Amino acid sequence: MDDEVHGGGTPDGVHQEPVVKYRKVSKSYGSTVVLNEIDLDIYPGEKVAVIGPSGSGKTTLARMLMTLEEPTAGTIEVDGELLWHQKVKGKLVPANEKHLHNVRSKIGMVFQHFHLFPHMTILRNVTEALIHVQGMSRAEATERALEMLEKVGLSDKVDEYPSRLSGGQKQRVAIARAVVMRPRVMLFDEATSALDPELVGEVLSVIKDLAAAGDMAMMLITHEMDFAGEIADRVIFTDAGSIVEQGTPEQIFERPQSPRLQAFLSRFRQTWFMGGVQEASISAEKR
Ligand SMILES: Nc1ncnc2c1ncn2[C@@H]1O[C@H](COP(=O)(O)OP(=O)(O)OP(=O)(O)O)[C@@H](O)[C@H]1O
Repeated sequence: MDDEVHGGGTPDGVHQEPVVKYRKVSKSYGSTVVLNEIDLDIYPGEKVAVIGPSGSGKTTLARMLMTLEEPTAGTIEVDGELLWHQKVKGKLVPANEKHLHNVRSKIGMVFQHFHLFPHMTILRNVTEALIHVQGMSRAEATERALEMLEKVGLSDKVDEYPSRLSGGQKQRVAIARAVVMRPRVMLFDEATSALDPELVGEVLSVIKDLAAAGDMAMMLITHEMDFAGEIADRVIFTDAGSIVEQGTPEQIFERPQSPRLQAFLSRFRQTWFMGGVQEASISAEKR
């Protein structure tokens, strides 16, 4: 982080241990440095939105927490446990599968594409991991899954197969499937980017409800600035592999400090405004 950073820290001022801790985390592909010595803490219940230009490293930051990419350097901890490493006789060694599996169970993930099991009903999509990963009885898993599917507004779809659902409904199943496991932290990686515009709202609204209800920490990679502003306790702006600035939504969107964030927001507002003008002229043409 550079000296432009402001904000961050424990949200309510009470001392708590972070549920997610990145320490000097770097990622390179060959000679290309994608992330550079990232330090980041996410506290229990905290909602952190990550924004930044395309290619700034947002997804890579999330994929390392999702255990899909290994950091080139640095450590990540979830709930006090190292993610990519484990300690053996006081020494840091690469984590074995069993250790990774244990830590992974603390992390829920929702991707741009839904990755549902096509041959299973919606209900079974949500119960499978409860039964086979958490060892729950089918009856108990079904009860918990039905409760969760009701929360995301899909009680009437439990016996359908994914192919019969809209993109927005599929994404709500994916959210239910992850949240039902009661993870310590939920990661949303551009959860609405693959959806038709008219379906984005229903998914964002489900995420907002979960955020308002839960003590679950959330990390949300998003291009939806309004959504980030509404949902996040803290917004992080990344650029060229670094956290350039972070703060409350008000600090980030209304009083951005660094020229890079100011330029990013002004580019974003221009595109948004142009989109609005185009939409207005299209509907005027239709009239
Ligand atoms: N497997 C890979 N091999 C080489 N380079 C990669 C790989 N994955 C990502 N990169 C590069 O890392 C950089 C950061 O990518 P990343 O997807 O994290 O950015 P992002 O901020 O999430 O972008 P977007 O908003 O477009 O999704 C990009 O320049 C990308 O080309």
